[in-house]
Amino acid sequence: LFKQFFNPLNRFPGPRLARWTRYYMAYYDVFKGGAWIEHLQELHRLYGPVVRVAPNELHFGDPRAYGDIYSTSSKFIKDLDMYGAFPFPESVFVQTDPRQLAARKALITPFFSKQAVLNQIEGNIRSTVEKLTCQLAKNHSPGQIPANLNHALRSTTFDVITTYCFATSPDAVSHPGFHSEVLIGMDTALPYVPLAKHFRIVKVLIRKIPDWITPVLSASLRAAVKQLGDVEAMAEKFLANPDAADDSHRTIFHSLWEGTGTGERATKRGSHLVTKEWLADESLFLRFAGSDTVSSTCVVGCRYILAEPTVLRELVEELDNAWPDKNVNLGIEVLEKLPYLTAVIKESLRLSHGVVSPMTRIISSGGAAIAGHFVPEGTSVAIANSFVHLNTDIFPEPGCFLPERWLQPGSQDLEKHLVAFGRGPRSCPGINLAWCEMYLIFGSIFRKLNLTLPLTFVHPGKQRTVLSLCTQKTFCKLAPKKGCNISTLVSSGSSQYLQ
Ligand code: HEM
Repeated sequence: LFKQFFNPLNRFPGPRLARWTRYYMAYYDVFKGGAWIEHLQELHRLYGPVVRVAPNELHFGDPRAYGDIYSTSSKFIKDLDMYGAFPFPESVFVQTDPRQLAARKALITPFFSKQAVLNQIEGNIRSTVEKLTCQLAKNHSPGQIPANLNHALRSTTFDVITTYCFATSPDAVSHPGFHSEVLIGMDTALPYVPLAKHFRIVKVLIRKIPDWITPVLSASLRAAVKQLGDVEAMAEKFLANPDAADDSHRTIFHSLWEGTGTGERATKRGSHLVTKEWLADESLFLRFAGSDTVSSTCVVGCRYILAEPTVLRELVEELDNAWPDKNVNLGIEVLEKLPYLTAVIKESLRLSHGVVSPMTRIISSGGAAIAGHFVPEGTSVAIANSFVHLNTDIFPEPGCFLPERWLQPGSQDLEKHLVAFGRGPRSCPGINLAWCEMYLIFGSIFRKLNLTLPLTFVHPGKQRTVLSLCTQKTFCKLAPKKGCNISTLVSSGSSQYLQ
C-alpha cells in the first residue's frame, strides 16, 4: 500500500481501479470478449496521450512513442506479464534473456531470409495456392456448401508453414470445407491465451492435461490437445535421429540443431542445448505465427477489396495485363513489381495491424524518455499498432481502404508508419515469407477467381471493429469473427461471391 502511494507512475492519469489491479484489464480481455483494445481508444480519449492502464503499465497513444519503444537499438525486453501467457515458454517469441534471444534469432532468421524463401519455398507456396483456387472453384459453387474464407486462407498458410518448417503438412487446404482437425484445434486453443494472461494456472493446465482426461473432453478440445502431442512427437522423433533426413527434407529442427552445434552436422554440444521442450515450443509458436498472421491480413484485404468496386477493378486490370495467361505461372519477381497489388497488400497490412494487442516492453535501467515523457525503469510500456495505423495525421481517412495513398509522390515516407511487422530487435523475422505468400495469394485469387458480393454483405468500414488478444485472432483481431457473414466465400464456376 505504501509503495502504491509513492509509485512514480501515479503522476500518469488513468482509471483509478487500474492503478491497483490488472483485473481491470482482465475484465475487458476476458469478460468483455477481448474488448481491451477498443477500451484503450476510449481511455486515450478520456485521459490523453499517456494512460496508466495497470499498476505497472503505461499505454501511449502518440505515434512518436513507437520509435522510442521499438527502436532498433532498444534494450527493452518483453514483458512477461503479457508474453508469459503463451503456452510455448521456450520459443524465441517468449525469450527475454538478451544473449539467449540473439543466439536463437540468429538461427531462425536465415531460415526465412529472402533467398531461402525464393529458393526453397516459392514453389510450395505456389502449389498450395493453386490447390486453394481449384478447391474454391470446384467445391463451393452456389447450391454447394459455402466455404469460409477465413478457414480457406488459414488452411493455405498453415500448409505452407508446416511444409517448410517441418517437411510435413496436414494438407488442410484439401480438407472438405477447409475445416480440418488442426484448424479446429487452433481455434479452440487461442481463446485460452487471454485467460492465461490473467490466470496463470490456465497456462499450466493447457500444457499438463493428463492423458486420462483426454477421452472425456469435447472433440474440439481433443483437437487442441492433439496439437500439443503432435509437436512433442515430432520433436522426439527428430531428436532420436537428427541425421535421418536428406537435404531435400531439411526442417527448422535441422537449422536449430546444426546451428547450435559446432560441426557441419549435429554434434554432442548441440544435443545438450537442443531439447525436446525447445523444439516442441518453437514448432507450436511457428505454426501459429506463420499461419494466422498472413491469412488474417489476406482475409481483411479481400473484404475491403470486394467492398470497393474501384479498387477491385483497378487490381484485376493490373493483374490481367501483367498475367495474360492465368494457366501459366507468373514469377514472384513480376508480382512484386506490380504497384497497385503492392499498395493493396500494404493497405491490407495497415488495416489488419499485424499484432493487435499492445506489445509490452520493460523500460531498462536508468529509465527512458518515451514520446517526451520520462518513464522510470521497470515500467511496462506499449503503443498498439492500431494507434499508428489509424492515426488521422499520418493516414487521412484511416478507416478507408485507399491503396492510392501508397502511390502518391513522397509516399515512401509513409513506409516507416507501416508497423504491422513490428520494429526493432523483436520485429518479425518471417516478413519475407509473409510478403511472398501475400503476393501469390492476392495475385492468384484476383486473377483466377471472379469474386462478387451478395446482397447481405456489410461493408467492413461499417462494421464494429473488434481488436484484441482474444479468440482466434491472437495476431490479427480485425479479421471477421467466426460465423460472420462476410467471411464466407461461395464460388460458382468461374464466378465466386461472398455470402
Ligand atoms: C502478415 C504476416 C505477419 C505479420 C503482420 C507478423 C507480425 C509480427 C509482429 C508484429 C511480431 C512482433 C510480435 C511481438 O513483439 O509481440 C512478430 C514476431 C514474430 N513473427 Fe511474425 N508476422 C507475420 C508473419 C510471420 C511468418 C510467416 C512467420 C514465419 C514463421 C513469422 C514469424 C515470427 C517470429 C518467429 C516472431 C518472433 C520474433 C521475436 O520474438 O523476436 N511471422 N510477427
